[in-house]
Amino acid sequence: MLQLQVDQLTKTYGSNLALNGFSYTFTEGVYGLLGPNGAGKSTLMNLLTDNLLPSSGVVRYNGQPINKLGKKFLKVLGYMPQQQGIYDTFTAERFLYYIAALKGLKKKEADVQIPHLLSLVNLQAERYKKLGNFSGGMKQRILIAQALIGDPEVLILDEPTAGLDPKERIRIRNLISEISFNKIVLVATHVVTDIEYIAKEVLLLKKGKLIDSGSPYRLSNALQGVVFELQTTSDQLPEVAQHYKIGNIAKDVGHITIRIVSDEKPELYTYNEVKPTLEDLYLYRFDTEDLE
Ligand SMILES: Nc1ncnc2c1ncn2[C@@H]1O[C@H](COP(=O)(O)OP(=O)(O)OP(=O)(O)O)[C@@H](O)[C@H]1O
Repeated sequence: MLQLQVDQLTKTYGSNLALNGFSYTFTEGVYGLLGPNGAGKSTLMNLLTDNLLPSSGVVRYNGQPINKLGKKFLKVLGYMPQQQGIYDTFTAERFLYYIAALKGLKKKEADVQIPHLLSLVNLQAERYKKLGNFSGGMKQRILIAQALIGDPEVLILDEPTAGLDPKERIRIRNLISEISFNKIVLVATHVVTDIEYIAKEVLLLKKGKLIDSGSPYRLSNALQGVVFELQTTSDQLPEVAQHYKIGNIAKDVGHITIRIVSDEKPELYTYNEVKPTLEDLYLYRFDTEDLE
């Protein structure tokens, strides 16, 4: 069994604790790393991919510290960074050959893997197109393909659905699920639906600290009794917003339904208790100013 063990990992920037004593053990499967902007997701990913040095703590892969494993660890690692510095003048195929060379693959190995990866991410017809002419979704897919070169055991994906429309999001989500067999896959996101259905475990990061973790089912179930739907009118919305953390608002003729999370029952309104979701948990655990 593969094992990535993170032990008391800490990173400070001056007095800013970007990551604060993070510990977790990852095995095969998809993990969702969830937190608002600035929570420390990218910092954790950069530490795991050896792009940053920790202030303290250690990461072990199958029992060996990754800084001792050095290149051996980088060989089993696939990393999809946030979209930036993509090579606009490269064609899709050339980009993959370039990354394969950087990863130290022999040309023959690349010749076998690249057509397979292009077809996996459904870009074979676009292989001679320049990345500069790619749509957001196509760019994300080519970035996933490059992360998969060399068949990595550990795959780290930073905001894989950033800037995509709902259809593309679903496509990327299914793709992640498809490729996760026999791998440790970490997906950082602030979009709950990206990982709700595909993650075996979800980790909640807040201000550099791991504040909760578990299966989506366990995490959302723990919220039983604090999620409600209120039947009210638009005029009462400001008042409700003052007292409660609001999720969905559904407007109908003459009334609205407001989904709230609250430790106390909203006795002043007509309400139903409803089944919690991971989205509710996100709302519950993060402050309103953390949310976009
Ligand atoms: N190079 C840096 N120098 C100083 N502070 C930094 C640096 N990189 C990150 N930080 C700070 O560390 C904290 C964590 O940032 P990080 O980028 O890891 O969060 P994040 O969860 O990935 O957010 P985002 O979703 O915006 O990428 C933030 O307070 C950020 O301002």
